Amino acid sequence: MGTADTANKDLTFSLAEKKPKVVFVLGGPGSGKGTQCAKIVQHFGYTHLSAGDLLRAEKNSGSENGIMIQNMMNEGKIVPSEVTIKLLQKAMVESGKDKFLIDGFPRNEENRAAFEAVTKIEPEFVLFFNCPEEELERRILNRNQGREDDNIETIRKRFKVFLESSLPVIEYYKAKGKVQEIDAAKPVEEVFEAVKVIFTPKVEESCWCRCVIL
Ligand SMILES: Nc1ncnc2c1ncn2[C@@H]1O[C@H](COP(=O)(O)OP(=O)(O)OP(=O)(O)O)[C@@H](O)[C@H]1O
Ligand SMILES: Nc1ccn([C@@H]2O[C@H](COP(=O)(O)O)[C@@H](O)[C@H]2O)c(=O)n1
Ligand SMILES: [Mg+2]
Repeated sequence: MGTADTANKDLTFSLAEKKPKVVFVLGGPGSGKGTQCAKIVQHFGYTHLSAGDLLRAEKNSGSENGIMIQNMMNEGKIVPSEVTIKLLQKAMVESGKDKFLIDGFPRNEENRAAFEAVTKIEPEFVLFFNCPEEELERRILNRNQGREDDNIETIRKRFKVFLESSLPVIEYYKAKGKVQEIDAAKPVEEVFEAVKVIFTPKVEESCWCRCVIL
């Protein structure tokens, strides 16, 4: 067996041992996934892993997959799962943490099925930031973070991929009762109010009743 295979097995084994909690954070490009994840990290102690950020870092590291990742991103296409899952596994293990927001993943059925098969991790739930396309386009064109894919031609391609490949994944999790949908067209703080409700631990009903009676 090659050393790369052994390293992947080690990653998978380390993760399986930890049984981490995972929340998938999905939504169209520019829906505010990164913005809201930063706030969730501050308030609820999760570790944020953005699949897009990990792929950008891998591309910039001069790795053998760099050119392929760059080409896929410029076309708004989804990088093969094998590459993205390895980056996610490595980041999870190296963080030493056990509660993760995985932002922008799974982006298609291949991502979803491969992650489940390799890691055996089932998400606690899926946070879906729903926002109309005109607003998404406005936000991305104003983002100014120097992202090469934030140009109108690539943005349109990313929207198409979202509708054709990513929405079916959200539907898959909806059918399993795992989707927490949020109106992401509102201002940042209003969106976060809705997010907080989802992450704030619920007080057991029986406990609440006892407290009221006492
Ligand atoms: N609720 C909001 N109202 C207005 N602007 C917002 C809101 N949330 C985020 N933004 C802004 O919109 C832009 C996109 O937000 P962000 O980068 O968080 O989106 P994203 O979902 O991570 O996008 P991508 O999928 O392209 O990485 C940023 O400039 C951000 O400041
Ligand atoms: N699971 C994923 C996530 C992202 N990509 C590629 O990265 C681009 C940017 O992603 P953001 O979440 O930062 O917007 C995206 O358009 C894809 O090209 C991917 O391949 N797989
Ligand atoms: Mg983002």
